[in-house]
Amino acid sequence: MATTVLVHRDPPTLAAAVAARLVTRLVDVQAATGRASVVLTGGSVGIATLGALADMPARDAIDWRNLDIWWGDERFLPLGHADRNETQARAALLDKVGVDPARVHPMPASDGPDGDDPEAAAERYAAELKAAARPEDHGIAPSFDVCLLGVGPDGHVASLFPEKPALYEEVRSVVGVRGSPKPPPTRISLTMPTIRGAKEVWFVVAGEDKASAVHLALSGAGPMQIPAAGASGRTRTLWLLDRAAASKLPPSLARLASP
Ligand SMILES: O=C(O)[C@H](O)[C@@H](O)[C@H](O)[C@H](O)COP(=O)(O)O
Repeated sequence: MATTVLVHRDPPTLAAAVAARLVTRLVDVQAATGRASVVLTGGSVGIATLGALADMPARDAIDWRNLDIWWGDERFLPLGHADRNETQARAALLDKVGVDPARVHPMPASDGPDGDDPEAAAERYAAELKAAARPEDHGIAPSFDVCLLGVGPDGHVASLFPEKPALYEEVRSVVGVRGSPKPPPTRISLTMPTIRGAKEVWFVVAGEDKASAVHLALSGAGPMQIPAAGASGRTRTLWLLDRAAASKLPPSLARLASP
């Protein structure tokens, strides 16, 4: 599995570069297989990437009706709540392109059929993932073509936080998370086995406050200390950074992608 680190000048340049790279990847996969799947991430960089994609004429090269859209995690809030990753993704991009509603797979809301039980909601999403898995996948979930992941200052990805139980889950594909250090406290998250089943994992990271976590993740820290260190794609892992997030990396590790 190849790991590549690319550094972009600033957050807007990073978001535009990730969006352009995502168009290329999804178009290539759709040309080869007629379909594609992507896991979206919450957080400012993840949503900025979707916004940049919405603004690109090249977005229409993606066959949106043959794209399965999943989430890496979700804030367990009522449907339509402004803080839900789904709400923000729809506003930034999904409501602006011709997706097939049946292939947009938001994580359950806290006012859905499972009520305010995040574990029941997680089981529902796990069943949806399993139903979508094909024989060539690794069994519990589709092998996503691209899994986007933001990274927190503590190295968390999705809603998998250092030293929290969800990080240690190796059997279930999706878990409920309570007591999240990042608000809101209750969430739903893919687990590491599901993330690692993706063909490609792309970390999209901006800001000085992430520089230590990025450096630790890329210099051998364990996943329990830095959850991002435990996430990788089956064929490729990309670290897509801005200069601030890359500021503690040795020059040998970080190739400047844009001046
Ligand atoms: O629901 C969430 O909050 C995200 O999924 C979370 O994992 C996020 O990606 C990181 O915290 C980075 O967030 P920023 O990009 O805003 O720093």
